[in-house]
Amino acid sequence: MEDTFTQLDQLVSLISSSVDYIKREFRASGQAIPSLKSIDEHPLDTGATSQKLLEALRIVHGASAQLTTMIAPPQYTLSNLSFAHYYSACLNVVNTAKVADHLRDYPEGLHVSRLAALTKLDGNQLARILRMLAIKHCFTEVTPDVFANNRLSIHLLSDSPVGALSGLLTDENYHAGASLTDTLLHPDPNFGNGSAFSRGLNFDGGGLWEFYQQVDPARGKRFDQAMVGHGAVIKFDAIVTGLSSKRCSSVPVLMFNLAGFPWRSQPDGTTVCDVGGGVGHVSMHIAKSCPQLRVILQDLPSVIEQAKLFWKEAAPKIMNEGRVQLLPINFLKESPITGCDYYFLKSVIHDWADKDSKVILTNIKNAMKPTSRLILHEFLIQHIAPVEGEAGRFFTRAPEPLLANYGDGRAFEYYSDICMMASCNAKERTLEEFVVLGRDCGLELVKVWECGQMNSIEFKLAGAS
Ligand SMILES: C[S@@+](CC[C@H](N)C(=O)[O-])C[C@H]1O[C@@H](n2cnc3c(N)ncnc32)[C@H](O)[C@@H]1O
Repeated sequence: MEDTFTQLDQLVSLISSSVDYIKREFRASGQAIPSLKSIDEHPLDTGATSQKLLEALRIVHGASAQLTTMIAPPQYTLSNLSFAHYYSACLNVVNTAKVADHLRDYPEGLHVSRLAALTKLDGNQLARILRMLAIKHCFTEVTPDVFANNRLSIHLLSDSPVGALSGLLTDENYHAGASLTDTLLHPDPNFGNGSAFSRGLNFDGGGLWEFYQQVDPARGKRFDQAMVGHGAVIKFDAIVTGLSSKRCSSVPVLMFNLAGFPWRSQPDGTTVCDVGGGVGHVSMHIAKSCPQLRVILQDLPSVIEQAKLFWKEAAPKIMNEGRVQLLPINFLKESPITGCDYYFLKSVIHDWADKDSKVILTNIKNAMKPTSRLILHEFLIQHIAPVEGEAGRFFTRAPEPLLANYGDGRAFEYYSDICMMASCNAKERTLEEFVVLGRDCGLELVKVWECGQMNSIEFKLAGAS
């Protein structure tokens, strides 16, 4: 009995000390913690998050969830967990009906009857959907039946990349998730690409990428925007800014470095090929931050067409200087441009099962020169149970009594893992899985660079110096 009382106190104390730290960071930013009713952006929303602030946020998330689960009756917690898909369902309704857009010009709120007329939804049903979301602080009910945008819902505007990400997750991915049980229990590898996505979308012509190209280019365009939103969620700033970290590892060969990848200190003329780079928002950020680099963006032809418009509008100077090349590729069938100094793949390998990943990585390996490096920018999945010994030294273990991987504090990575399972028959991987994948393709791990929530995993050709 004593033990669990102590655990509860430890969780409260972890929350308290982490919140103190978070308050100090907000004070240092010169602005207060925003009210949940606010629709204004706070500097800490977009600026790079220090590794220490990230750790404090993970602790507060993880400890709060663990604490409420400890003290609430399990049947209540489990039922709420089982209901959770209705948040996705409600978000899908408000995204599709563009509710946030309709509220844009009414900061003081709009009565649901007027909102219903604008969205062509039933007022009573819409009010209930908005109330459901408002208990999670997405939208606010200002006075009874009068709703307004707030800190979360403002990101659901239809021109917001994070809104596009929400659209993707609550639409295509939601349908894929609903078909996961059938797909796992009664697999049919001959329908589509055998994924829950093919089954959920009733698409027999392949997987996600074929669906966007053959059936629904509009959703494909939203996917490209959603990837920009994903960059905002994981703050891809961390890829180039370099975050300070308290992490320290004594592992001899596989060293963790203490900063983001050092793109800034690469020599003049260094070439970076962003393979499967989408419209190129990450490589554009790298190119803007590091004027000495030359960027080659490669993706499917239809995506490269989008990329041309994006770069022309957002980075005309880099286009005019000829510092970027936008080239189509099918990385399952061909190698990227040969002899680049770096091949950079963010959130690409997680879309593919091991068999296809090996085809992609081998195609890249065949393009590499002896001094080339491959950077896989991905999440690294950790076991929930503490990992002892050598392998365990790669990860920061959360303070007890938290789950060793921070539990809910790192939920995004585990959502993403199941999302990859459902939508692409694929997965987020552990470091060991990446090492084996690389080894099978003639690639050798050099280092793992910690870059906020994600990691840059650096490989070289096996045996190269
Ligand atoms: C998850 S997105 C990642 C995009 C970008 N790297 C990012 O992190 O924002 C995967 C990318 O792989 C591209 N892709 C999928 N299949 C491809 C193929 N066969 N050849 C080239 N690119 C492909 C998609 O078009 C998409 O842009």
